[in-house]
Amino acid sequence: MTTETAGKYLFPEGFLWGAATAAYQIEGSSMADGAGASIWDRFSHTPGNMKDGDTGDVACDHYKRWREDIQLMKRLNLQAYRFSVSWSRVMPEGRGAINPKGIDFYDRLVDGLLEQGIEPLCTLYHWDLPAALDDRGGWLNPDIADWFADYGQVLFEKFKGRVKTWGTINEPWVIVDGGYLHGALAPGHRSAFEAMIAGHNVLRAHGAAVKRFRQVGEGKIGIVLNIEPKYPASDKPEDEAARRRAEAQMNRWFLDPLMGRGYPEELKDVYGEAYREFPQEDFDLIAQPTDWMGLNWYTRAVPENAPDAWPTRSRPVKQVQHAHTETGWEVNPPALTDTLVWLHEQTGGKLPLMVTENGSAWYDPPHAIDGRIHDPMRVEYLKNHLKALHDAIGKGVDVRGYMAWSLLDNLEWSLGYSKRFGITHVNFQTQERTIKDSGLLYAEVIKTHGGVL
Ligand SMILES: N=[N+]=NCCCCNC(=O)[C@@H]1[C@H]2[C@H](O)[C@@H](O)[C@H](O)[C@@H](CO)[C@@H]12
Repeated sequence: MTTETAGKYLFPEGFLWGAATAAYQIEGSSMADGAGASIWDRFSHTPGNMKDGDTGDVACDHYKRWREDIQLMKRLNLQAYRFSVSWSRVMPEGRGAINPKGIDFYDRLVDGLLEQGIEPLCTLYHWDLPAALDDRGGWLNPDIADWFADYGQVLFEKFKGRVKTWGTINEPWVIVDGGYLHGALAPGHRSAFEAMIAGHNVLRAHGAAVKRFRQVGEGKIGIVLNIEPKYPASDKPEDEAARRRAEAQMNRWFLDPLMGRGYPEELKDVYGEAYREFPQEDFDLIAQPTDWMGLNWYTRAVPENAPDAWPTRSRPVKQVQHAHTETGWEVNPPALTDTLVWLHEQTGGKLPLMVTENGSAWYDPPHAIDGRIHDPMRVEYLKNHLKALHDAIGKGVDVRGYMAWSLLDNLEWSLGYSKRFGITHVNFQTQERTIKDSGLLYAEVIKTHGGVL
């Protein structure tokens, strides 16, 4: 904070401050106590898929250290904690029998959070599909909509009155683009034909879960989308056309059907013969009204026309004038403001939004030095993106909360432990947690409602 900005970035009363994680990225013990395997157990144990051969077998050992991690959340002044449930821990086969020890873990976690005055925000699905369902076709099998709604019902009923804010699915685009189009993520398929079908079933499953929630659940339910705004590399018509294709394939593919608009026109151009039409009843199910929408936001892209680039025929142009994180993502806080204004417009200005993930990977040492982890780049990223978020609220966008990605350094999917996003450092040799300077700042932001920015 500087004297001229003192109090300029105060956030609205009731704004919810938290941090986010995902089951496979932090829990470890993924096969313990009767749990079934997930596609990430299989994918991470398949040679060649993971940087340095890393797996989620131990991760942050959160399955055992959850009490310690709740104390960490208290020290960070968190008001909320966004976590995901491992479907195959709760239902080892993905359908049918419930694993009592699996659901008990989340029961204890939720009660532990509530005892500390931390609001649990629960994501039903954050990429770790039960392997047994993948054996039945997984997201390619239309039956998955009912399997997912049945799984959701187990949690809606178990946590009724304790979990009040539910997310159905985390980032349909990454599930499909990573898992079925490019194969970089589990289950590692590479087919535009499969991607269209999987994407449609992910959306149908979301709709089926929302419908079931209205029958048996209590509280509020929504979906979590990653949106990466696209700015044309030049004012040439072919670059604007490329921008539109990239925007359709990442930002509109799932948003438009959820908003009752069906798939964006440009998707036919992007997927060609792989593009599929689907029955109207599916789109009615998909567009079930929801209570809120989560935005996961990291960066923007500046696409140019690239006829050889599959499938969007667009390629992002690196903006060398801006800083880039360890994951190669450009740092551009004003683009977050733009995205929130755009999403507010795209959702008709009626759907409360929440930034459900925002953060950055920078190099941190493997262990603390003098009990500290100085992470100045992450401090700057956090400060400037919270200011950008505040700017969006000032423009009339209804944003209810911010969940920092991530509470802990964790398994960054196929990049393993090589990329650290945490506001808390994890020494993966000792499992020691050390709150980084960025976490210390965040605790102050929460305490002062942004006044310290
Ligand atoms: N190129 N490029 N563009 C940026 C596109 C970002 C797509 N990846 C995400 O949003 C994932 C989300 C995930 O929920 C979490 O589980 C991941 O750990 C974080 C960090 O990776 C983010």
